[in-house]
Amino acid sequence: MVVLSVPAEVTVILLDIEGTTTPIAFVKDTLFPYIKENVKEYLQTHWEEEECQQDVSLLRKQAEEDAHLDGAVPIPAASGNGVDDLQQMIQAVVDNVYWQMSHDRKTTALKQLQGHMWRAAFTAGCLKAEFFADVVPAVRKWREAGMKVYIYSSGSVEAQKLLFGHSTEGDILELVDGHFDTKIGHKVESESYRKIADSIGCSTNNILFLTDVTLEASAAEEADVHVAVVVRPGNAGLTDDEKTYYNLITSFSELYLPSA
Ligand SMILES: CSCCC(=O)C(=O)COP(=O)(O)O
Ligand SMILES: [Mg+2]
Repeated sequence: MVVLSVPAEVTVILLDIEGTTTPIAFVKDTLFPYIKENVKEYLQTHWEEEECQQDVSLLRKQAEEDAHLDGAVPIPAASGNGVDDLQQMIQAVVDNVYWQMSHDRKTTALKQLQGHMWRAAFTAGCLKAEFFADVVPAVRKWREAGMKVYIYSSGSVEAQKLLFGHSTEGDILELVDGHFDTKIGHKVESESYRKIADSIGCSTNNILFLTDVTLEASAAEEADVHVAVVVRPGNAGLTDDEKTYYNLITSFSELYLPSA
């Protein structure tokens, strides 16, 4: 087995979710189809609620920023002209969500609505999040060795907590010391990793970030964060240069902590 030694200065392990702790297939074949199948009905049922209106406002603002993009779907402001107007607006939101999802956009607006929609499904027991078999035993071991474990995913913090709180391994939320999402910044921007270190109260070089996406690894590394790229079944392939340049692991059990 390949073993990757964790540098002694590392006290925090920062984990991506999709493609790192959790199969991409679970996100693409279970979580995302749930949104597509239910978004229209969800909007019709919850439209009058404050939370839903906030989600729509955020999506409208995002649609304005996206107006220059090919195929972008605008969301008109409410004119208050009755049922037809409402149905047109709901359809515009649905079309916008479909368009964003077709490009796998990681906007805060889309991720916030998705998190709110998954809440009902997870709490009713209709959805259970999948984790790779090595994840929970390794995280327990790291914590026993004194490491802090944080999550940084494009999925909203609320969605992250749903996944960890309702998993096939049971409620494993207690294994996580804290959560970050795109509200702190995008995962491909190095400033996000500096802000995460500030928020945790450590230096960036005290953090080891595990992700499947090399653009994220590169941004983290630019901020002086240690990185390893996680290679899992179903993940996007890496170029030969990426395979040579990055530390690669195929299982969390390949990380060796001198203190453990
Ligand atoms: C944690 S919520 C479900 C996954 C999701 O919506 C997503 O965008 C995951 O992105 P990641 O940054 O974890 O690769
Ligand atoms: Mg990922």
